[in-house]
Amino acid sequence: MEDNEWNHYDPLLLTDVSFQQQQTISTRLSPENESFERNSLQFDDPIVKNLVDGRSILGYSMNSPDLVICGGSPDIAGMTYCDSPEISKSKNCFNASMELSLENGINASEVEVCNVHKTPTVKFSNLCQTIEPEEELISPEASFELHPPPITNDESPRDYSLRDNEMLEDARVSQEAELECSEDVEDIGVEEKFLKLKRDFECQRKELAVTRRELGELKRENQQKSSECQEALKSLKELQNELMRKSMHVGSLAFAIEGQVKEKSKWFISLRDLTRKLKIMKMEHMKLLEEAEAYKKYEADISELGLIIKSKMNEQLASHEDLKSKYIEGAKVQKELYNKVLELRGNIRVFCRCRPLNAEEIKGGAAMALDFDSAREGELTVMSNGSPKKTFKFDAVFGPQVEQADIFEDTVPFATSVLDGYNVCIFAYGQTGTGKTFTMEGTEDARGVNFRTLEKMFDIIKERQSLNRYDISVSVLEVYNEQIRDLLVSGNHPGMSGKRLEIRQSGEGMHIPGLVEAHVNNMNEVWEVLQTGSNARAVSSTNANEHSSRSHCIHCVMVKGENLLNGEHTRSKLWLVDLAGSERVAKTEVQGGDSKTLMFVQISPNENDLGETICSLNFASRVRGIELGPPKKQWDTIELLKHKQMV
Ligand SMILES: Nc1ncnc2c1ncn2[C@@H]1O[C@H](COP(=O)(O)OP(=O)(O)OP(=O)(O)O)[C@@H](O)[C@H]1O
Repeated sequence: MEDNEWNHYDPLLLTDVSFQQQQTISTRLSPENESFERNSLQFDDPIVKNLVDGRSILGYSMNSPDLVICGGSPDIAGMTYCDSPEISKSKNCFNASMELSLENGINASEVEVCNVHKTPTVKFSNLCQTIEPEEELISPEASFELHPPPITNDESPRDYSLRDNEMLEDARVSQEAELECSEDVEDIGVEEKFLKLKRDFECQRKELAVTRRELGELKRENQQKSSECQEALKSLKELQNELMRKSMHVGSLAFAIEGQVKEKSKWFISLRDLTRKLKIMKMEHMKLLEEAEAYKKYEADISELGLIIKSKMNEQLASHEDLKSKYIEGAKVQKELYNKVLELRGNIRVFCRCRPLNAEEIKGGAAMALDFDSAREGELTVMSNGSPKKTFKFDAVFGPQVEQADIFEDTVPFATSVLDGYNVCIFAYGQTGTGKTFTMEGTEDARGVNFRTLEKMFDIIKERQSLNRYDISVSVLEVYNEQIRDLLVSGNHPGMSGKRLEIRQSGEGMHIPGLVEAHVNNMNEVWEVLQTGSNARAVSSTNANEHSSRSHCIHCVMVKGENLLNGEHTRSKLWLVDLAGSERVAKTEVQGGDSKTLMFVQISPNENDLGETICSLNFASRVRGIELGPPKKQWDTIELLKHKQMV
């Protein structure tokens, strides 16, 4: 232990009892010790006196929870740190440092004040210093005992001393008396000697009596002092125990203080970090305040700008509403004008189309019986024997070389009319094999009117999607032997018993209850429906050509429209009809209605078919001359009723 470490001992907690002093006390008091000095227990001995005065040093190490008994400190008069057991050890002294374990401590049972058979003992455990010159280690269980002088019930240690002195004195007196007697025998007579001896005896007996009285007094005094010493020793032990308890308490407090100090240092570090963070936050706060000040300056400008924007927005909204109403009105006028144009052109329009000569006809040397020189003006001349026989005028005349796409250009306005809410009927009429199916259905490489009309309708729907919403569904049916067959219902073959479909005329126009309506959203779905109908028509007969020439194929496209601007609802239908061969159709049965109608009159260029061609052209001319009433827009009466109720 270094000198400076001794400074860690609180002087107030130290009690001066060096180990050397303890050892000395033990050595002097132990009755087993051969060098026991029977009368050496003197309470005025400086060592014992220190112990009795409570000056023994009980220290508490800052790096150990145990109590330490150590040498004196400079704070106590007459003591120095040189008395420290550690320092003493370095000087090969018999000093030692002892620690009193807090666990073992000293209890009342271990410190007793007894008679000669019971030795008052203070046990010191965890000894950590040597006490022998040979530097043998003392085990932690070693104990050091404070032995009081052996006493009996009737004698104190002082009594022993007095008695021994008295006996020695008696021997010395008797020896001297013997010497004197031997001399007197020589010089004086026997009688005189006897008298002298008698006087001496008497004298000595008196002295002996006096001495015995004094001895008795001394014994009593000795007993009294001895009991006082015992009391003092007992008090001393109690004080020592109290001191031990206090020291241990102080030790635990020191422990607690040490913990608090550690805790405090942790809190101090945390506080330092928090202070640093607070500083940063304060700086950020200042920065934000500056920014807030800057924003405040802009606030007035922003609010002023907001007012300007708001007024502009109101103006724009008013302008938008005005434009919207104007647009609705304009669209309405446009539709009416468009419809007017169609009306001026005629609600029944007739296009004449002539197929080319087929390979067989060319091979057979068939001659052309038609002249298409004036086709651009819608005129067709029938030739007979090389000279013009009759000229027919139609809305359009298409020669054998005209492509499908060119045909459809003039058909587009009808698709627009359907989406505007008008019923439209496009049908092909003509002799068998003149191209009715080709014109209406077409092929995969050369799509016909059906596909192109629907394709055009979906294009227009896409263009109008921001203003209008449409719902399209398609039905495909066949009229064969005056029976209606739904071509979208599988297994519905002609002649088979099934649900009988009938055409009914209602306020909304022609209507077939129970007909399948396939909802379509795009042209892929349209094509699937068209193919389904076409295939059903083909597989239902053993002779496809004969069957097609005897049956009517009808596609009905149902359109539900909603104007998103004004909430207007419309319902309209597009009829796409591929009629049976004209030679099978009773001419008088053809009826037009209130819809816009486009008729394709299909003819053959073959001179051999001239008779049937002229019949078809005559019929078409009559159809063209029919005046239909003005087409009515097909309002959705149910939706109209709803709106009326809402209003
Ligand atoms: N404009 C045309 N260009 C090329 N080929 C044509 C044209 N018109 C018709 N054809 C061909 O003539 C043949 C007969 O046509 P299609 O079957 O369309 O006649 P149709 O009038 O429908 O007969 P049906 O009354 O028996 O049903 C087909 O092979 C078709 O490809």
